[in-house]
Amino acid sequence: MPDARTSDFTIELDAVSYEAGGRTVLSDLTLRCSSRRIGVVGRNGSGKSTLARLLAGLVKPGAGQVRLGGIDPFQDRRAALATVGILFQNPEHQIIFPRVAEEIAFGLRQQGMGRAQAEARTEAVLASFDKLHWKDAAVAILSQGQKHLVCMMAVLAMSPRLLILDEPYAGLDIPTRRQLGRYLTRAGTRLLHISHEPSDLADCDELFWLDRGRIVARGTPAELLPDFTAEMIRLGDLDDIADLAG
Ligand SMILES: Nc1ncnc2c1ncn2[C@@H]1O[C@H](COP(=O)(O)OP(=O)(O)OP(=O)(O)O)[C@@H](O)[C@H]1O
Repeated sequence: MPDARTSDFTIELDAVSYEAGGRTVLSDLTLRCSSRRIGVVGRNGSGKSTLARLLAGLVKPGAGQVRLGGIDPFQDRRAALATVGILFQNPEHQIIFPRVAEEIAFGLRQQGMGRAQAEARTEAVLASFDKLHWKDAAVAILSQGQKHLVCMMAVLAMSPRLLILDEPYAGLDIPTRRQLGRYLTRAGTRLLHISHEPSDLADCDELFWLDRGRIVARGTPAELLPDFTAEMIRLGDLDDIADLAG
């Protein structure tokens, strides 16, 4: 049976461009995609995080239009809070509050939930992850993997229709990655996973390859990942690290 939170949901980009620091970071991106597990692959600096921030409505496109499930995530912030969540590579960039429960309740309060209801929902989410005992824990003493889990619980508590993963597994060990991956699978949320690591994206239904701010290919992991990997190895064999500064 289709999940009511995720069915009939389309990501639409129409001629989206973005400039920063005097250079074009994303250039004329146009796509429509309704797949449940979408991957965006690209090398360092190709514009992946910028695309994630545009989709999450955290930045405004310089030109063109972004729509998620029919809403403009930058213009309609209230609708965006119910529509899209994002997990960043570094949980320190996400966590604001010193205690776990405060962090989870914050997003719910932002969504307009009353204090008592937000507290009850926070406890329910912690319990569903078997982490009710973390309620008053200080975030600062948690490990990196545990901080990632706090972010994940905080985002999933808000029941977004789309969850964007901006390389959240970088720097985590294999057991922690697998455990967080299992939590996400269990949550059943529609995902857009951004990574430069092909193995992160092998389970996606559909992939987009971003290169220098443009989509250069679209297809299944089986269609794209061998070519992507071969191209990354080819580039790695060239002395083009100066490209990182360009
Ligand atoms: N606000 C900004 N000001 C100046 N340059 C920016 C800004 N935002 C992004 N850029 C530049 O745009 C390019 C793409 O950045 P982005 O972080 O989106 O790439 P990425 O594919 O996520 O890279 P990585 O995999 O290394 O995280 C980079 O060269 C970056 O320096």
